[in-house]
Amino acid sequence: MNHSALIPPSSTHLPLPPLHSTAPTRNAAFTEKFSIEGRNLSYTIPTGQGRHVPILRDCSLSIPSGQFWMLLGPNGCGKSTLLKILAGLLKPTGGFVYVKKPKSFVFQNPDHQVVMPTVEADVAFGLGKFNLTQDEIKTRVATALDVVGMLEYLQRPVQTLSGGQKQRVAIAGALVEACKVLLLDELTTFLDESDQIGVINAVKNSLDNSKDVTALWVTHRLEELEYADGAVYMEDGRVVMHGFNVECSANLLIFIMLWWTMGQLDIGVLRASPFVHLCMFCFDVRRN
Ligand SMILES: Nc1ncnc2c1ncn2[C@@H]1O[C@H](COP(=O)(O)OP(=O)(O)OP(=O)(O)O)[C@@H](O)[C@H]1O
Repeated sequence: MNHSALIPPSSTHLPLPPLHSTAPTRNAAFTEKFSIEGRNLSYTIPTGQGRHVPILRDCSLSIPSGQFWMLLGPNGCGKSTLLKILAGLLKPTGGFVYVKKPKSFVFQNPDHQVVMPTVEADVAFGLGKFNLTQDEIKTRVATALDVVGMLEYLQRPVQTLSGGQKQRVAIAGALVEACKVLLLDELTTFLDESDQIGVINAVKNSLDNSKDVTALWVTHRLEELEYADGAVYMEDGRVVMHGFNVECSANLLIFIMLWWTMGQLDIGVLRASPFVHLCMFCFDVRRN
């Protein structure tokens, strides 16, 4: 699919000026080429008997600045855990992480994030900590809502919005603070198709509006891969595939052939589920 077809022609906005210092911190050991980097990340959970259960094992990923990437994999493989580590909500037990700031985590359930009575009040909520005039706040809120296609809902009570509209308001709440990295956790899992497309458009438009915004999108929906610039595929707490569309297709084909050959040699091991996952992933990537 042609991504530009998703963006309404009227969607040309001036990028919102930064509110935070974007100077690199001492943790910024990586290049500006990547807005999100993880190196050999591990995460374990203590069990009570002095033992630790591994949730993430040696995960590495690099997401180039200004791109829209997806994080895919079967249920329970560790996607949300990895995203929370990148967001700073969890501390890794090993490895290094760098994510450009300001960064924002958008939850699967927008009711955890969209809490003010009206759309305008909700998007403006985070601006309270900055020394801005009322006019500056109004302009920023209107611009952020326009980017996600929600400007006409400015005065709407939030409880009257659909799930997808609330997600878009949550994304506007991130953009209004000139956020540089969007970490999006399964936003479309419970949405119908029209809301799903609305949220994807909102993210795509956010990236097109400011070449400086990078997004990592966790999803179960393989059909959403067609909107992505690249993808990270996880299984069993590990990153098993990582790359741009073209790289992914070639690497995945080799990986699947090896996996299939191993399955033929080792009759006792059931490999059907991951095999099907990878085939679908490969098929979707190759369609680009
Ligand atoms: N606090 C915790 N205590 C025990 N186990 C946990 C904890 N947090 C996560 N896990 C386990 O870690 C694994 C990875 O969980 P995570 O939510 O990251 O997976 P996921 O890929 O996002 O899954 P899904 O796609 O179903 O949302 C799962 O097996 C989960 O049960």
